[in-house]
Amino acid sequence: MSARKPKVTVLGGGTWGTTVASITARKTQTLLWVRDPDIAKAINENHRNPRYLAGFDLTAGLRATADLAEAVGDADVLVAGVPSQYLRGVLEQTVAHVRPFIPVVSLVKGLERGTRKRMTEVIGEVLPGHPAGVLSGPNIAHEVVQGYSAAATLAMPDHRTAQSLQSLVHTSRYRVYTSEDVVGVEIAGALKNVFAIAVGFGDGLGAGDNTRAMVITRSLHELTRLGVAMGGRAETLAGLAGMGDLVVTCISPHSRNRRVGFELGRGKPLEEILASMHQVAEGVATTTAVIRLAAERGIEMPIAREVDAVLNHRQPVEETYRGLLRVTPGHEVDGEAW
Ligand SMILES: NC(=O)c1ccc[n+]([C@@H]2O[C@H](COP(=O)([O-])OP(=O)(O)OC[C@H]3O[C@@H](n4cnc5c(N)ncnc54)[C@H](O)[C@@H]3O)[C@@H](O)[C@H]2O)c1
Ligand SMILES: O=P(O)(O)OC[C@H](O)CO
Repeated sequence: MSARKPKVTVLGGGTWGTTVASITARKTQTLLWVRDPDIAKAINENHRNPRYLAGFDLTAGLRATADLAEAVGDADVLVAGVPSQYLRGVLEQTVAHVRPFIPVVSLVKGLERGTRKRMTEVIGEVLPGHPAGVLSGPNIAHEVVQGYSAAATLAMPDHRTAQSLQSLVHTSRYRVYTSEDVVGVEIAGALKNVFAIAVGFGDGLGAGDNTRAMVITRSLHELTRLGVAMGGRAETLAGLAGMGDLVVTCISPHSRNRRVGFELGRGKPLEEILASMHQVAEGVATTTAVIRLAAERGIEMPIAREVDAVLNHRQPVEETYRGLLRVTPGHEVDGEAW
C-alpha cells in the first residue's frame, strides 16, 4: 500500500457492509457497491440506506455506486460484505477490473454450501495472489451503526498487513484486534450462526435460561472441536470471534439466525420464515456444509446435527430438544459427544 491513505471499496450494501463502510468512511475514502441504484442514490444524497438501515445516519463522506467495475477499479483494499452463497459470483465479476494483489477482507459469516469452503478460500480461488483475511466478532450492525461499543478481530496471514488494515477500521467505539488465525476467526463466525438457530429453537419452545446457557456452552465445545480440527487456534475460538460472537448471536433479539430458530420453535414452516425476511440468515445454508465437514473429519456435532435434521429433514423442533436430552452426557472437557 502507498503512503497516501488507501481507498477502500466495500462490496455489498446490506446491513453490515453499509455499517462497516460508514466506519471506514470516517477514516479514509470509501466507496460502497450496492446492487440497487436507488440505494446508491439514497446513500449519496441522504446518507441513508433505506432498505437495510432505515432511520440511521451514515457518514456523510461515504459514496455508493451500483457499478461494480467503477467500485473496484481504483480500490487499494476490498472489503467483501456479500453473503456467502453469492460472494463467488460477485467476485468473479470483479476479476477484470480489480488492481493486482490488493488485500481483500471478508466480513462474511458463512461457508459456501456446495464446496464447504471458507470465504478466504473462495477469495483465493477467484482472486489468486490477493492477501485474504477476515474481520469478525460480536457485531450486531444496528448497535454498531448507532455507536454502541463493540470489538472484533481482524485476521490476516501477515501481521503487518493486519496492522495496516486495522488502522482503517479501528475507532474508539469499534475496537479491532489483530490476529493471524484466519481459519479460526472464519470458522467461528460461520458456526456460531448454526448454534444460534439451535438456541432459537429452545427460546421459541419456551425453554428456560438454564437451557439456553447449556446449549450455548455445549455449542462452544462443538465449535471449538471442529475449528481446531480445521486448523484454528482454541484461543481464537474462546475469543471475540468465537465465544463473543456465539453469545451475542444466541441472545440478541436482533439476530436473524436466532430468529429463524425461534420462529421454527413457534411452529412456523422454514419456507415461510425465509420468505418473510429480506435479510440473510447465514446459518441455514452453512449447516449443510458444517455437517459434511464434521463427517469428513469424524467429529461428533450433536447440536449441529439436530439443527440439520430440522432445517433439511423436516424433523419437528420438539424432537430436537428431546433428542438432545436423551443423549447420555460424557466427560465435560474431553468427551466427544454432547
Ligand atoms: N447484519 C449484521 O449484524 C452482521 C454483522 C456481522 C457480519 N454480518 C455478515 O455480513 C454478511 C452480509 O450480511 P448483511 O447483514 O450485510 O446482509 P443483509 O441480510 O442485511 O442483506 C442481504 C445482502 O445480500 C445481498 N444479496 C441478496 N441477494 C443477492 C444476490 N443474488 N447476489 C448478490 N448479493 C445478494 C443484498 O444485496 C444485501 O447486500 C453476512 O455474511 C453476515 O453474516 C452481518
Ligand atoms: O443477525 P445475525 O444472526 O446474522 O448475526 C449478526 C452478527 O453476525 C452478530 O455478530
